[in-house]
Amino acid sequence: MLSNANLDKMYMLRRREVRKTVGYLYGNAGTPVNLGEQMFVMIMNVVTNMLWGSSVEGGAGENVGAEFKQVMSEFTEILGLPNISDFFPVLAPLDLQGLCKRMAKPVEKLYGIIDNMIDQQLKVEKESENFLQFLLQLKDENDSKTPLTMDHIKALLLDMVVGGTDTSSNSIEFTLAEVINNPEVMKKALKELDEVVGKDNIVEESHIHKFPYLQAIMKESLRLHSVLPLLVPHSPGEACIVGGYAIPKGCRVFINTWAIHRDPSIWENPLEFNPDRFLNSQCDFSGNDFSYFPFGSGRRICAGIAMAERMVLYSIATVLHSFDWKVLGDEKLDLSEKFGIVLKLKNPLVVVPLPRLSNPALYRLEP
Ligand code: HEM
Repeated sequence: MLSNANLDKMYMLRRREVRKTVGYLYGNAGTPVNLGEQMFVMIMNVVTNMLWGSSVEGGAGENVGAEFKQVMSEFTEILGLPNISDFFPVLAPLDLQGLCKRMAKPVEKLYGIIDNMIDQQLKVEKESENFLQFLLQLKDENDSKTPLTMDHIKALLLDMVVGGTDTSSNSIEFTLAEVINNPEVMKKALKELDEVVGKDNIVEESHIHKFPYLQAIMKESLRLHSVLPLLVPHSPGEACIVGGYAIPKGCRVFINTWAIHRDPSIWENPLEFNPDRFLNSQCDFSGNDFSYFPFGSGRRICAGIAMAERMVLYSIATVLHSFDWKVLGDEKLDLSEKFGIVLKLKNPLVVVPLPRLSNPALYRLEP
């Protein structure tokens, strides 16, 4: 599902959601919008459409997206809290901090949505092509040594929704906030967009490989604001020694990329947002360089890098190209971070869109 060939086939789906968001922002031109929330709803609809062929908003519009964002925030916040049972597993049944009890509510809500989607898919024609249909077929064929159960399918879908949505939308939110706060960076980004796309045209995903400066912006944003600051917990299958430290088999290992990406012995002026450092640099997302690996490394590296690259670049390019952004009041945006398993902006990105393209028709869903 996440290969480049499949992503190419599903471009129209991403395009539709991006154009829908542009339409929404255009409809709210001149008034403050919660841009992070809009980015979340857009990514959420792309991911859920890919997984099971329909969006979460159904007929209810943005409220469902906002509610879903809230449930997912609660889920990832509890997931990232230190749990004493991880250090003393014998205490786990006592749930001393009440984390399992608290987690039950968001899990029930998320599984409720997934159950609903599975029920709908079981009723439709088997020929339709989405990830859920593929998993349901695999479950029915049942010819593997480790059969796929409905619980596996639900867990896999939840993993993809959580892994793909909050990460991508928070990356986009941090990136846009940094660019809006840095007029020099904004100027260079707009110059690139206007040269490649022009003001009487709209951004397409096929443009993104012609945006070296926007690519550098994305890399710099993921350096300064690692959205999974401790990656996901790892656990070695064998005892090993790393950098002189003994790591026992089965222990919980967190890799602090947030600190590595701000290490002054590696990065010059590490707290400065400076995309230029990535221009003409060999740094990429492959995870082979242990001074920069926002998508992790090795066998458990992010499965969605190709999709994340497309979605983040296509979204920031479209949002910056289509609108000028006015900050409320005279002050700069507050970019303080809220730490958790997923890193977020402490205060939501609320800004005012002002159309900058030559023709209002370019803001319609299908220009
Ligand atoms: C900017 C966006 C994203 C970032 C920064 C990101 C980052 C990461 C990181 C750091 C990991 C853990 C790697 C490790 O521990 O070594 C991960 C895992 C994962 N990501 Fe992403 N991700 C993003 C978007 C996506 C998208 C769009 C999808 C799919 C729709 C996705 C699916 C996954 C999956 C399935 C895993 C688990 C892989 C495994 O354990 O085998 N991610 N991601």
